[in-house]
Amino acid sequence: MSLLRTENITMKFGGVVAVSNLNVRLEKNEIIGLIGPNGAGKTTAFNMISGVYKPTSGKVLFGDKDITGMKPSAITKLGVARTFQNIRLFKELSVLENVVIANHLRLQSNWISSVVRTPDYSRKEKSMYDKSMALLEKVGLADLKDEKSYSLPYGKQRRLEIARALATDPGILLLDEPAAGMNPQESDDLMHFIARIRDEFDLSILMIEHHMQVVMGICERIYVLDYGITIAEGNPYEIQNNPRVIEAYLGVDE
Ligand SMILES: Nc1ncnc2c1ncn2[C@@H]1O[C@H](COP(=O)(O)OP(=O)(O)OP(=O)(O)O)[C@@H](O)[C@H]1O
Repeated sequence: MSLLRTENITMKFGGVVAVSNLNVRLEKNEIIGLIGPNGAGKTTAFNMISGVYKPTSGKVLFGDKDITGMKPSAITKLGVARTFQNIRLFKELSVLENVVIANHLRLQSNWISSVVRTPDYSRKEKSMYDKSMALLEKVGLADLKDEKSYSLPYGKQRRLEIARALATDPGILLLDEPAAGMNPQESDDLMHFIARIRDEFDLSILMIEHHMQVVMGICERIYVLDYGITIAEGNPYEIQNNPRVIEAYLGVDE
């Protein structure tokens, strides 16, 4: 059984069919790419998988569980975390605080214990800080823990965003254009980083990405969307040599 699977998910906005009958599957420890020209429907697909949108039709399955239309927070709790195309950090907070806040999802407590700060709450909070620090060590941001997140270079902000997603203990990571705005060196570093966290955190990853060097470098399988339609699926070699893909996407200057 696939870890995550969509069955003919379709999203219509009025007369616009943003995604039509998309069938994506993600197996354990795979890194899968979702590519296509601007407006092809990639982010809409992510929004349906992560619960931001309820598909007009079709199903999203997490193992054998139907998660179609569940709330984003419930889907995150099941172990599906995502990042966004536009970086969404708490700019004025430190690097460590950004990760601690993401960790709160896993802090089981009621509001009274957090206001009164019961010993149990304080212990959980301390362990959350420790866990966040350990996470920062693993992603190579520990020495920047007290820096305000906005002061980080762009590549490190992206890495922090991924660390925030990892703080929710996901099994599946959805990355929306992680290499956006990066220079070739930063994208190369990111590629190695993604492959490393897949192994270290036992993740399965679905990523939207425009940088072909990144997609072809780390994705085992790739789906190509064009105007909401899946025009190809295959390994990097098959995708690079598919005439429909070349016409729809690779031939277009980004
Ligand atoms: N909330 C919405 N309301 C109406 N139309 C939408 C909405 N969200 C997306 N669309 C439309 O759906 C289509 C797919 O958009 P989407 O953002 O999913 O594409 P994308 O492949 O992620 O593009 P990009 O690479 O530019 O991010 C576009 O025509 C877009 O205008």
